[in-house]
Amino acid sequence: MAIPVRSAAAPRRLVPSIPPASSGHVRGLACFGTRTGPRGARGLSMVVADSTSRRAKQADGGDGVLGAPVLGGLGMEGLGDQLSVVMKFGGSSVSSAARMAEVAGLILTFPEERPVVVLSAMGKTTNNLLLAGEKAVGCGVIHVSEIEEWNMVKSLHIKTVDELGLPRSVIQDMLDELEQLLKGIAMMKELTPRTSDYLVSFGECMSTRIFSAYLNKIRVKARQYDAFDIGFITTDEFGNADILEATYPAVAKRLHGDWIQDPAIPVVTGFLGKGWKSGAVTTLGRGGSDLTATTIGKALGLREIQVWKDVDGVLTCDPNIYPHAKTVPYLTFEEATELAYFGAQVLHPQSMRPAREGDIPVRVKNSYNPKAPGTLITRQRDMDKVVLTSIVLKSNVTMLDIVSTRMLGQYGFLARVFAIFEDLCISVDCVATSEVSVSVSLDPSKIWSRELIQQELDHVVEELEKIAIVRLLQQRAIISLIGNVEQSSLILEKTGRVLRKSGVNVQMISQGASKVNMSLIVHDSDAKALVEALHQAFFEDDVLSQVEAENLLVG
Ligand SMILES: Nc1ncnc2c1ncn2[C@@H]1O[C@H](COP(=O)(O)OP(=O)(O)O)[C@@H](O)[C@H]1O
Ligand SMILES: N[C@@H](CC(=O)OP(=O)(O)O)C(=O)O
Repeated sequence: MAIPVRSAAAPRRLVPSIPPASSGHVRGLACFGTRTGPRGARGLSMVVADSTSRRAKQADGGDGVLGAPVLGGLGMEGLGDQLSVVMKFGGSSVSSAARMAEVAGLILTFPEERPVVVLSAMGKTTNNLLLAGEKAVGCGVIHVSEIEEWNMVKSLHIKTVDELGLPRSVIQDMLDELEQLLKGIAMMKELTPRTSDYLVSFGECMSTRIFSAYLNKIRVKARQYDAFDIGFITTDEFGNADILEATYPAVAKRLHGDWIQDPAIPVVTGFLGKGWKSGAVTTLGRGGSDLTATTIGKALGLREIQVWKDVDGVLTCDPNIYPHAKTVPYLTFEEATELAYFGAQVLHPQSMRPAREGDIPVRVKNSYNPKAPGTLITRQRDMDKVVLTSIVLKSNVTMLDIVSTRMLGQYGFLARVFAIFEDLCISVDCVATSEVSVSVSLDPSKIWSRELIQQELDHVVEELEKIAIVRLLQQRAIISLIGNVEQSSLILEKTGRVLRKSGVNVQMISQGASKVNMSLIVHDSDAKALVEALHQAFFEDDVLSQVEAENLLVG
């Protein structure tokens, strides 16, 4: 059954209404937060076929464009115009044929825009590919075809092309290659980070091929690109690669050059890059398509970067934790970065960097509810009435209390402690220090959301015990309060009241160096209820009137 595209609504232009800017000065507190660099991927690489050039000429008959030249829809008028926005759609936005058709319809509601489209893998494809890979390691070659997650990936993609009325050839070669790869993993009984990245890359490679083919089918001229073929150059840190500077001119040259020569909507794989030393496919960390979008935005100097999700924007907390979360209409890049770093799944932690450097507004929108205004993220915003912006909860955190055995002075002690974390590539979230002790929380969001494994913990404790007495505290949670530190007294006072009322014992408090966040570490079992109580106090009671009352008093 072919799904008809929704009829295009009247054209709307997405003009950001940026509130007047004000400088947000911040004051320091006693404690501070920091992080070490991201943890390096480990393990030996399994050699697999070089993937970086293998896919370019499929799905569209060779030159990247399916079907006849466009006759209608986007691309009819003014094709010579410059590319204007990035529109990134996450996995939840393109989880089925119906959703792909909806998204195509949504793009058509902005006929005045010249978008670069960035797509994630369909639905839960990345997770399913990872699980399939893990199962392949232990199941034996002859059982690969029975792996449930692999069958889910295969049937979802076949069903999607069928329902969109596309030929199966759009993805058939990729599905064949994927099965071969899983068999290779089964044969080797090994899934290295490098192979794992290669494996998951098929998700984005397939979703973009399908979407681009569908746009062409409905006569909207589109061209598919694999990010690793158009200049996304990264570090070789598989699973968590970082974009290198060379990416910007390379991507700009390729996308802009093709657009000038033969305009067609670029449909680019999110999440993927090419390691500068290895030449292999890399991934940018979970949720990395947001970073692909902002990188393209900066590379091409576009007017706006839109990230389309399944929520009405960035919310005052994770709606899965507390359903009464509200949309935050405006954020600064700094606030958004902090929120993402402290675990709000809605944005990739690195994604604000290119947008901030290029000073390009980022708009977070809901593809299921396009009329909702969403969240606009810019360099500055009016902070006058802002107390708290958002509450972020990170569960299952491990904490270490490290007390010096006084073999070293304070300076040497801290240096040694952090050298041990660096040597073991352990990422630290929050830190609180006194002269002879330091408490740290360790980052639980490891590669592919794997928890910090016991063996690694034992190792770090063993090393630290050479210079200190160490107490390991598990099942802790970090509650980060992202807000206006101009209002830190009010935040502290209100938080204190909530804590007293709820009887929750806080084990550590840490203030971020950027001073837009404060983190509380509590026991996991207390965390959810505390988030709810804090949300009620900050977002459901009349906090603003308190700010105004206090300003009046001060005035
Ligand atoms: N503060 C928050 N605001 C909005 N969404 C949040 C927040 N914290 C966590 N989330 C979760 O993030 C999800 C959206 O992010 P993500 O799954 O990465 O979207 P996509 O895959 O569409 O890019 C939401 O469905 C929500 O469950
Ligand atoms: N597909 C990748 C990359 C990504 O950005 O996904 P999403 O936009 O659905 O969070 C992941 O699941 O991590």
